[in-house]
Amino acid sequence: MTPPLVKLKVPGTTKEASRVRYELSNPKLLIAGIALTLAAVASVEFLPARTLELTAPGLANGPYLNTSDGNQANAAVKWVNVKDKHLRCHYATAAANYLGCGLTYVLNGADPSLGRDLSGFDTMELDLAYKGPSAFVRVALRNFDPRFSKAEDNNSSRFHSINLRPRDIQRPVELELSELTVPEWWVGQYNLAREYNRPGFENVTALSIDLPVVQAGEEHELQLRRVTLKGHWVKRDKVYLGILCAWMFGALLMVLNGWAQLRRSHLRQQREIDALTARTRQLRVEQEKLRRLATIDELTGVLNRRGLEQSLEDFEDSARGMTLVTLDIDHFKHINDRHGHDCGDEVLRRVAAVVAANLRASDVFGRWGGEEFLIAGQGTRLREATRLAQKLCDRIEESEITVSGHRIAVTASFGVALAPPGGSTADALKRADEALYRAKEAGRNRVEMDKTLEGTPTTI
Ligand SMILES: Nc1nc2c(ncn2[C@@H]2O[C@H](COP(=O)(O)OP(=O)(O)OP(=O)(O)O)[C@@H](O)[C@H]2O)c(=O)[nH]1
Repeated sequence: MTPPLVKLKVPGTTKEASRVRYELSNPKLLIAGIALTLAAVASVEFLPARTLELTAPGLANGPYLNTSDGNQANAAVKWVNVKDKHLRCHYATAAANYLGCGLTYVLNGADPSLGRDLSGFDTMELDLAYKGPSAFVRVALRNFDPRFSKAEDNNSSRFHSINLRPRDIQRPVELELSELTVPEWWVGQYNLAREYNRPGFENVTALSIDLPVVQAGEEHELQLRRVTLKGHWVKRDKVYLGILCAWMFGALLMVLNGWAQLRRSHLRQQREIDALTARTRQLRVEQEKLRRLATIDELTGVLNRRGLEQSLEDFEDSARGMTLVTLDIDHFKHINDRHGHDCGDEVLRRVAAVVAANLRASDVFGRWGGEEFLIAGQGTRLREATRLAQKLCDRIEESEITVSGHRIAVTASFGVALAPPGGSTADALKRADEALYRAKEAGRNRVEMDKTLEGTPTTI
């Protein structure tokens, strides 16, 4: 039975393979990614800024006056208007070695070590007013760092400051928080490891606006109208890092997905190739079977007429010519009639087996039709051909063919002819047949040569 045809796909042209290629180079995905990236970058600009009014009630305690004489009742530093955060500073005498004045907001509550995290802000907008001879107004933030700051020592909270000239603050000014630096006097005072002296605003406990160096007799007026911190809800660098991570993650996903699809496609194609290979193998086996069926006689297992004709064609091409021996079982009809057709078949098989067993490997042997067989040998050695025919004649006669318990006497007649190189095989076959006919005529169970060879010594 012919096996069912399997549906075969040609590797490399399957839909899967083209889909993998499409997804790996899908421009829509790329365009969507770029659009999302641009949207994310733009959103950083358009997101509402984060602001913090540092002196807002409830957020900070104060303002408190800064004075060098430790006595706020002496009126050297006093409020012009506390609500407006407006102070006046006038030391009549040098009340201390160092004179300064200003105001402070305290950002921690009951716990002095707990300040406010201002690290998310980028800028500080200051609206100050100053009148007086001071060369600068100092803006400072203190940051409590538990690694070295002590609650009992306010000064141990790291100091960050910037000195602003009076003309710089004539109108509201916006500072980068990074402009505030840790001054040398603070670094020198605490003598800490270098990494502790870096600016940091994670835990800010106080804001002060002051005039750090004033002289006795001078008149100063300082007002803090507003101090606002500004920043972004999402830090720009974090957005960019997020975008980069998203792209890398997306690329990784695409690569993994593409790899998985390629692998699936590869496995599918491998299965298709395996099926194709198995099918090809199966077809070869079937082809061989068909070839055998086409050239082999089913009953005897030797070549059939078609197989013989093909072999004779090969011999015809040979420059050596060939010998032809025809063989016909004697009185085969009688065997059939007497013992039955099946018995006749068995006799055909046995005779074929006897002949095949006595041939050279180079000889070609087959059933020409009915009870007639043909043997072809390369070369035109007449002596060998007649000796072979005689030997086969004897072997068949000697063979004890017993079928279903009946011993059947079987003999055969032989005709021998030569087909010289370049000669006609059909003619040689005809002459072999004529010789066979004469063997039958002469009483059967014998070998006759082609008449044209009469007189030719069988020793050649
Ligand atoms: N059992 C069997 N018989 C076959 C087969 N092919 C041909 N025959 C029979 O072989 C017989 C050949 O008979 P004939 O041509 O008269 O020849 P014969 O009886 O051998 O007589 P001679 O050749 O003159 O000796 C016929 O009866 C065919 O039916 C076959 O494949 N099997």
